[in-house]
Amino acid sequence: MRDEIDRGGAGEPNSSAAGNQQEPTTNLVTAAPVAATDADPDATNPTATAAAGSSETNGPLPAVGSISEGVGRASISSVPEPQQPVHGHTAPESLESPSKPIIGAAVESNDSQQPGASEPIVTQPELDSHGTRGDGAQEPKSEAATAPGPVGTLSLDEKEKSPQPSKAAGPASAPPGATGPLNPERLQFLADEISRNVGQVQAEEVARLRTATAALELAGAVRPPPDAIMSWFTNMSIVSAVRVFQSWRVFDTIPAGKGESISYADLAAKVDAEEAFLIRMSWMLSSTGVLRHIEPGRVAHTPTSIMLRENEAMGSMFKIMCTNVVDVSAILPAYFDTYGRREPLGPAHIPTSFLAGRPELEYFELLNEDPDRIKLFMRAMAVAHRRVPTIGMYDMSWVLDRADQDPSRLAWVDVGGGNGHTVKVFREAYPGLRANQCAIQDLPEVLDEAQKQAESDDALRGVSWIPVNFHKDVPVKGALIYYLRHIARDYSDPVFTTILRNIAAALAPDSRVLVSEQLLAGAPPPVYAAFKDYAMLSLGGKERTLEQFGAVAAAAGLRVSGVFRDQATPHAVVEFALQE
Ligand SMILES: C[S@@+](CC[C@H](N)C(=O)[O-])C[C@H]1O[C@@H](n2cnc3c(N)ncnc32)[C@H](O)[C@@H]1O
Repeated sequence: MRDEIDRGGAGEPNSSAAGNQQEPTTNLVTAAPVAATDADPDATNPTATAAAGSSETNGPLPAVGSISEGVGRASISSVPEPQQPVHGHTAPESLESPSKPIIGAAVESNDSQQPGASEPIVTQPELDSHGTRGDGAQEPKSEAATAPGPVGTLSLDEKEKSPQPSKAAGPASAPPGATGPLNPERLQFLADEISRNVGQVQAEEVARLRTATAALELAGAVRPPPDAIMSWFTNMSIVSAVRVFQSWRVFDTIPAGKGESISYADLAAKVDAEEAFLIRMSWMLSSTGVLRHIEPGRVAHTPTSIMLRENEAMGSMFKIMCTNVVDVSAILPAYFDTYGRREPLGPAHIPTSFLAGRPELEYFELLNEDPDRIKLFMRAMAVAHRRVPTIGMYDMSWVLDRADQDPSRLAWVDVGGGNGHTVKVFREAYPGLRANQCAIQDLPEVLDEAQKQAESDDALRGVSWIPVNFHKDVPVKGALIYYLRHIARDYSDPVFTTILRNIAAALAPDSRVLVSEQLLAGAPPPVYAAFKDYAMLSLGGKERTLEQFGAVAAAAGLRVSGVFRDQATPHAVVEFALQE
């Protein structure tokens, strides 16, 4: 939902910007065809799994004190018709057509558009009892719909009751008790939320998730403090047991077919573990609904555990989080003793590089030193990609119109676009966005791998792959949109300011920068938002409020020209333009 619209100010074509155009410092490389093979099972809410329980477990308890961004729209990333002007965004009448771009020109190629190739690949259709469609495929879910657990979250109900926000939406627009501290009003809200939805839980995925979220938060609120403190370690113990089982390949060894299970004896033999100890280790997971214990002496997958297999996107995300949250937590006190009690500035000398004993490296330099690790990261990104909305916020109509008017101009530059998965989503949602008007910029090491993966992907055939270091330069000038999704949060204010300044130098007067990120709102923010911000600390990054984005933009010579909020999550697209 767009809060603020400011499409003015494009003014005359900026002759100095045009005059500053330079030849790209890198060659544009046109992708060869390939197939998307990211076997990413769509995330199923582990909390919901735990809360829903299993008839064959011994009363699984929900993961204690787990967290959720709130239960909202169930399939944001699958919104089929984003062209609806739901956000009130209109193409600015006053925008000048840019001068003919010499640099930033679209690459000539045959643009074979094959929308419809985006059906998510589901690797275990037999385990589709949690929110999947009848054909076993699962609608991609927003993070709100798939994130685990409760506590301090925005709920769908809040969104439904809220008037459409006209300004920065925050707790002020929410019904009483929908967010904020766990005071009596909030407890009442949670109790009402459970009552409202409990009758529908079997029938409706969203109601089920909402109820589970509210129930867990309520339980957390009434838990006696010592129990609450111990519950933190319950979650840590789940993480610990999963780590061990991942390293023993337990999740890959348990059969994944519908109705299949394995005896502990067979499992122990296959993973070379002592049977009695394996059983004991598994209690931590079957008691919390991660695995399913079956009497007498068998174990089976749940929709949660199946995602923890090697090569699954969620399994990769789990490993990344183990390093960035669990391992980093062990060295944080020493880190702050070394660098001072202040926000890490980065991009180097951040907690993750300190942990690795390579403090002089940036996070992505660290990753890129190890090809396996970068693959792990790219797989994990597929989870992040699906758990937050990509399309459906920004009204693309003016971009498509303008791109159509000048087919030689680059329309879409995805800065830090990784393996092109976001460009793919946009191209499939907006077939008018031509491949030869799209460019994906990323580090050369990342693009090497990305281009290989994209070779047979119709949606990416014909796009440009442009190696860059965005800390130093953004070489393509004068494109319509410079899109940064999940880039800002990786960096501190000074570092992100430099990135934006480099982009600002590339802008034509009517160009826009789109930053697609969570917007922090409320103090304290909802717990999932707070968690994401805390997790970014390990990279020297941070989540930001709209005001903080405005400050960074101003320092980079830009201004916030629009805000487009997702209706169900704190995710938004913040639009920047050159300062007037
Ligand atoms: C968190 S990922 C986001 C990927 C993608 N935009 C998305 O939303 O899924 C950050 C991306 O920035 C890229 N990146 C990191 N440092 C970079 C740099 N100095 N120059 C260009 N790209 C960089 C990474 O390789 C990675 O693909």
